[in-house]
Amino acid sequence: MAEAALTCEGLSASYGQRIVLTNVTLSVPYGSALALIGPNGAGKSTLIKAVLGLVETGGLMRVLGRDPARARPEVAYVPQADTLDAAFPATAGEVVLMGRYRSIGWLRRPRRHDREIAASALDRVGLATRAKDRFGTLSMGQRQRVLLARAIAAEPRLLLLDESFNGVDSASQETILETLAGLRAISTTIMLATHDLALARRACDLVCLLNGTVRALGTPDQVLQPEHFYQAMTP
Ligand SMILES: Nc1ncnc2c1ncn2[C@@H]1O[C@H](COP(=O)(O)OP(=O)(O)OP(=O)(O)O)[C@@H](O)[C@H]1O
Repeated sequence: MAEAALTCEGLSASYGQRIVLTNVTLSVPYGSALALIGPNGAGKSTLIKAVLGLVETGGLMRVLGRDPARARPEVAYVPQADTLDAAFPATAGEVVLMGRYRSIGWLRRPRRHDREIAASALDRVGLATRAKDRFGTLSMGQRQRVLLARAIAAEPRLLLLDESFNGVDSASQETILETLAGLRAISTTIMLATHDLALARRACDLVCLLNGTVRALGTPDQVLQPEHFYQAMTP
């Protein structure tokens, strides 16, 4: 059987002395979408950071069949739009083009091919006409779509999203959901952290209830049951 896109076995993650995740064991098959659900402080963002190689970890983690650091060029991350400075001096098109820098190299100029990929990514999130608008002048939902387009422009095999539906209007939410479905159709694997159970159900075929460790893992129908849910929410 082919190795999964993401495998954790007995994974722990910590910030210095502070251990946040222990004994996390899970597997996300290629082309699946996994929702990470759990209370505030459960370690959802930390697990995402672990996949990006940004926190200290113990145990085993394989990303796209490799160590997280070696898989990094094929992993893209969508941050929460409201954590970014709205005064960021770049247009929507320029932000999306940043998604190409890993393949362009920071010191080289983007080629026509890169500009075409960036333009197509912006089009996929329904913002082709807003390429020249300053990022900070867009609505929160539009900014979130631009950040998703930036990640798509990197042509990732694994896409990570941290609370990308927060503060997002319903039209943008629909666009994000449709874009994620389109990415899955081309076998992109997705892992997203969310507090929104209905969106998790729509966007994902797997759900992980996380609270310091994995409390439940399975399909949305299996996991989003009151008994699992209350158990996961209590310390
Ligand atoms: N840089 C850091 N240094 C020390 N502790 C941290 C750091 N980042 C997060 N933590 C702690 O790790 C724990 C898990 O945080 P994390 O952000 O992963 O949770 P989360 O499930 O994403 O929460 P939320 O839903 O509130 O975003 C929290 O107790 C948090 O205070």
